Amino acid sequence: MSVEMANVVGVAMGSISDWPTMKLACELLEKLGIPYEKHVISAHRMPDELQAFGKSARNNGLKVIIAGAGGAAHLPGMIAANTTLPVIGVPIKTRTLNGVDSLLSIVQMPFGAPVATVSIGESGAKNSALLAAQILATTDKTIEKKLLDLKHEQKVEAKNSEQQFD
Ligand SMILES: Nc1c(C(=O)O)ncn1[C@@H]1O[C@H](COP(=O)(O)O)[C@@H](O)[C@H]1O
Repeated sequence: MSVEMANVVGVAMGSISDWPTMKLACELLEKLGIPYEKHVISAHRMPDELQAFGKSARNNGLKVIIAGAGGAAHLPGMIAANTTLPVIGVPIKTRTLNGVDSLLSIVQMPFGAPVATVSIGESGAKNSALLAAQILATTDKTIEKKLLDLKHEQKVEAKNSEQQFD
């Protein structure tokens, strides 16, 4: 009989149009064996649902929240305003301003509601999963082992890349 593990990471995004980026965070969480749940929630379009999500997140067993949004990206900050869980913000790359708009609106939080902000776009999304894993690994040896394995994998790949020199 397999025992289902409870979701410990909540991945929120402002729109389904953010999914191609946020999917990379989810794939990495899967690779690290971290149970997560994903939601489309918008501070602008679904303010009541957003508040309910933030307020219930801890009681629902989540330990870290990853929130990706683009443009006037209020979602990560508004989740942070409604929870004491760590919130990692992913600035989605935008067509008009290349995601600088997303980055600045996520990173410039006032004192009291911090959002740990990663870089714009795909690398940022992947790093958000790593950062969530690292937070969980402070009290979880299994995740720590998976992170060490991943670092080793990256080192081997980087070393082998030397063979691509002419
Ligand atoms: N930044 C936010 C929020 C929010 O912060 O609450 N809600 C949606 N959005 C963003 O709007 C962009 C365009 O969304 P649509 O593609 O649905 O028009 C997305 O990148 C989304 O994250």
